Amino acid sequence: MTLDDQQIVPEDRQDAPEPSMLRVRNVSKTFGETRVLREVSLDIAAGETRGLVGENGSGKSTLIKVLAGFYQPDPGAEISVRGRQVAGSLTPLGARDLGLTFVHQDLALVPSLTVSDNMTVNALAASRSWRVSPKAEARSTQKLLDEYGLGIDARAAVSSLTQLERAMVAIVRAIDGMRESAAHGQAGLLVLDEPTVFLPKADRGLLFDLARRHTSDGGGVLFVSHDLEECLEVTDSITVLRDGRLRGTVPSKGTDRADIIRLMVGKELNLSSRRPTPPAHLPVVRATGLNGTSVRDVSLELGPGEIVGITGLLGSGFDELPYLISGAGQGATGRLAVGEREFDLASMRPVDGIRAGIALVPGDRARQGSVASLSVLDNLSVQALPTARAWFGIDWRRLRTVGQRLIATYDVRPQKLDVAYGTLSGGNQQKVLLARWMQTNPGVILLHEPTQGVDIGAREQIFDIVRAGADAGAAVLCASADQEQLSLLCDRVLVMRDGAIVAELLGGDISKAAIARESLGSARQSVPPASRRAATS
Ligand SMILES: Nc1ncnc2c1ncn2[C@@H]1O[C@H](COP(=O)(O)OP(=O)(O)OP(=O)(O)O)[C@@H](O)[C@H]1O
Repeated sequence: MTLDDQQIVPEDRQDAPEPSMLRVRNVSKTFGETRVLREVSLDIAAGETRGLVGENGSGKSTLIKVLAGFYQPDPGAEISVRGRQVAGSLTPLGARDLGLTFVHQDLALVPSLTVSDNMTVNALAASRSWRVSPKAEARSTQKLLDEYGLGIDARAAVSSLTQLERAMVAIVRAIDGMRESAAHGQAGLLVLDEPTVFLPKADRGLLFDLARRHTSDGGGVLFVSHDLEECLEVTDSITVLRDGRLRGTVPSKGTDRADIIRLMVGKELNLSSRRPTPPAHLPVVRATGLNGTSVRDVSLELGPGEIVGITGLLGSGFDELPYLISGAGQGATGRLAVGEREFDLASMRPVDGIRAGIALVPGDRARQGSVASLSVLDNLSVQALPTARAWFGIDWRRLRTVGQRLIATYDVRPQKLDVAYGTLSGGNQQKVLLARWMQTNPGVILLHEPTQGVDIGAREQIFDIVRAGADAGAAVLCASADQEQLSLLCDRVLVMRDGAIVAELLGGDISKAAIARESLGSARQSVPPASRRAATS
């Protein structure tokens, strides 16, 4: 079914019942000379779960930061929560007092503190009392966790929890922060800013159960996501931003992914299908007896032109492999052959990997892949510096010319070399990282969650970049928990459990369902060290 234009409701013309949970009118935001939000107006009703989607850089995070009081909107904006209008400038504390609570991607938990300390830290900061009883706090936190049936120990350190448990703690903390107002029939708006992005899909349902309890208490939820299927599944309606403008709000029921994409991108988007499997050749990478923190005695081979996915549940070790093979794995052991070069992982350094033609694009791009405060040009040029030496020093003119070409080829938005890398949206940061590495024509490309937090159009562009690298002869290893991504991108998918490779899917056998089945499947024998595909070459 396609979306009838009449179903798209421009928010400022919407007849929202007054007072709505959240009422936003005419919110614009300008950074320097760039206007990134333009006259956004929207209403969210009590009891409603609203999705917020848009391409990378469309302004979602900026809107959320305005609501959180981190950014002041341009003059002329009006924001009210349950009929209470923000007087003057909204501040983070003011936002909380109004009933706006946020759970961001990083969850904002302190890993070294206990669950109970994390749960109460905000309340303590706001409290005027000087008396704190850790025991009493732990008891009430435990009661709360038990009420939600989470099975988490309030005295456990957050660092000992799984990613899912941490996300649940962050959401329960947010809901609990609004409890007092909820008791007076004034439950607030819970803003979920992609807190599910690091979680396997199977686990995410539990988080949405928590959010649903909040809406059934009369609260509202605003859910920011790039996962359109999930968004359609868990929301009542979806608001679409494009180029900082609100393009409309559609009911989730009766709308499909293609409708949303059309609103997001402004045109039809041809979604890719898998490319033909490349012919088998001698492997570029041969890893034997790899051991790391979770990985135990893993061996694998990667052929030239081959895109291999590696996946599994959290803790299975799949996400450690790119780092082990790049020489960046701590305490790693095993042997690695890259073309003619051989390495003992115990003594291999990342620089050895770079010299052997290995490119690692890490998952945590904020901390491992880049320097946020440096410019896009600086971040792009790190790998090219050795080749840009001239008799007078670094040839920055040449680097600028190359950089300009790269941001145009990789469609980095905005196409400006001098802006701080940290101000780019998530998907554009990822494109800069890929551009940086691809300019070195690597023989081996190691990727960890290459499209996390990336919109559907940019995802296609990143797939094309990776495919072009493979077509040029590189061996690609893509570690990801995103089963759809693996099924679209990979020629071969290896599935890990308990630190070992337990299954291999090839060509037409690769599907989301098959990957899920193998990831969850009961304990089975490891597949032989060298892959079937490489073994036949
Ligand atoms: N502090 C800032 N200074 C200058 N420009 C900024 C700043 N913050 C954001 N921008 C720009 O505003 C635009 C919107 O960015 P925003 O982060 O809101 O997009 P987004 O929709 O959240 O993207 P993503 O899905 O990638 O997270 C981008 O072009 C970004 O480069």
